[in-house]
Amino acid sequence: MDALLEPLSNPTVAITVALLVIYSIYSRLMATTAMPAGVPWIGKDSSKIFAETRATFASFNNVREWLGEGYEKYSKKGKTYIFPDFSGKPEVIIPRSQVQWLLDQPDNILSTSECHYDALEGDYAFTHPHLLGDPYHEHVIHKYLPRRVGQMVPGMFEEVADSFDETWGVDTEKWRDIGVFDNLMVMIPRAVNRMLVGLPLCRNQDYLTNMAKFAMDVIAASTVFLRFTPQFLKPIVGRIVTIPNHYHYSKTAKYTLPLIKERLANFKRRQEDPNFEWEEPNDYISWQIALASSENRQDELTPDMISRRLMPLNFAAIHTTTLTITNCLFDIISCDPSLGYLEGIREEATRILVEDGGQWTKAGLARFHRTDSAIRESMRVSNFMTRGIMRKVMPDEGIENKAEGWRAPKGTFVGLDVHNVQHDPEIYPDPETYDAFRFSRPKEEGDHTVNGDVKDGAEMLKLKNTGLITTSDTFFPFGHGRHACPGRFFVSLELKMLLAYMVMNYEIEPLATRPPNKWFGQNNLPPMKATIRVRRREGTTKA
Ligand code: HEM
Repeated sequence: MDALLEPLSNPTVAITVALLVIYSIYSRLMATTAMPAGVPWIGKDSSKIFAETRATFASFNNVREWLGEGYEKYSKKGKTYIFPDFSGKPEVIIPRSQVQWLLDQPDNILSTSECHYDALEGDYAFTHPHLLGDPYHEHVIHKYLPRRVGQMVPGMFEEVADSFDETWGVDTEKWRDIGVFDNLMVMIPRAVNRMLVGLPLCRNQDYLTNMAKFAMDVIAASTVFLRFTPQFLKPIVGRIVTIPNHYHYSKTAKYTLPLIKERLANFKRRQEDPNFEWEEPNDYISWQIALASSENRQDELTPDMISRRLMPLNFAAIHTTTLTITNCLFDIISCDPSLGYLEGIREEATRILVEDGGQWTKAGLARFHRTDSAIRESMRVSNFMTRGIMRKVMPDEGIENKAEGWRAPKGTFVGLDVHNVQHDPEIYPDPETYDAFRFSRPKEEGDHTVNGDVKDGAEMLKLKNTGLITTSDTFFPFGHGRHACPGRFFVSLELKMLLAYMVMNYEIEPLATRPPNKWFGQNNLPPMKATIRVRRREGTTKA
């Protein structure tokens, strides 16, 4: 620390740093952002000096209250308002009635990727601006993951089962304390990387640890360091604060580069020699090579670029999934045991596995209605992202919303308060209660046959639309529209197996009260340090 501060003993350096700090504070205080004229703000008292800056800072601790106020005052009445986000970039919050208008806009008018680029400091945080500037990895995932995920089920199950056996144990006598979030941060990256890089790398702890550290580096760079750095200083500060990002990337590249080089060589050899016998692994690396080759994207066929693409994918996949399933576990085990949620999931899993001869398959998992509902309901009630379907306005002239008569300038962020939509009693009766089988109950009541032989097609479609992977204008944890998360097809299978394996193989001590979530800035985070007590069920271990 002393070494870091030593340069400040030089008066020239000290004065320069002091001037920069003063300038940063001054520019922050005087900040005003071009916003649609005539659209009301929440939390801003225009009669006060530095009104926008005060609202921006105050928003950090008032997100829940202000979103609630905005929802009642404006969103519910079909009106747009402006939310002064702590990032210093106020957001235009549209009502639910304008969601279709937003989704109908092409990407060159309202852009998802530009929004991610700004919010995640794409110039610096991912080691190369090209990664988020041209998100080819998203294109690959959209094209391949939904079609290929079914074949991955046995591999995913292997990762889930092994992770449980290793970390929750196989001792049927002793109870064990499990720190839920930390434990899931071990299980989830392993399953995700089975899909991205396959065996054996998905089990390499050094690789996984550096991947997780990289994700934390991105969060630190984008939400702390660069968020408050004036634009003109970013080229310097951006390079300095992302040194850990480059370091952790290089630690992962030590493993991924040789693997990718070998894979590229095998693809080439197969192309040149039709007799070359080689079973192409079904993972992201193969998908990118296959797609980039067919689209002649030579820039996406270098080992370096493929290896770097794994970073934003791990970033998109690991924390989102871990936060989701952490919430879900606490939601389920904090419910009154007499509601029978754990038993209900256990009965469903056991029954379907027997029907399917003990095989875990995509078709079988599609019949796990209760498990599916338990996860979806948790994503509804304990959503960690409070705003969603955020887009950036691209045209120089801004974008006009004719229905409401406002124009948002270029660069504005436009999105929806998903938290209050998902907690609206007119949409979800008793919205604050975690009702695990909220979505499966109607399916089971309307369909008494085990194999789903339902007569009324329209009714069935309505019921199907309440499955975990279905986004809608009342369920946004995976976004909605053409940029809805393509990873959800993987997540739904992975998390259903995880929950099912857990309840089939472990006893879990119920919690009398749900350890509370914490609103931190714009996120609603699950308890990170809370623990549960578990014990292996009798008769579930191999002799
Ligand atoms: C529970 C876990 C996850 C949640 C809650 C989640 C949520 C989201 C959300 C909200 C979006 C933005 C949609 C929008 O802007 O409208 C998104 C985009 C995306 N997610 Fe996920 N995600 C999860 C897991 C994953 C996984 C496992 C992957 C796999 C690699 C993944 C890959 C992506 C990609 C590539 C995009 C960008 C799609 C696009 O812009 O076209 N996600 N995700």
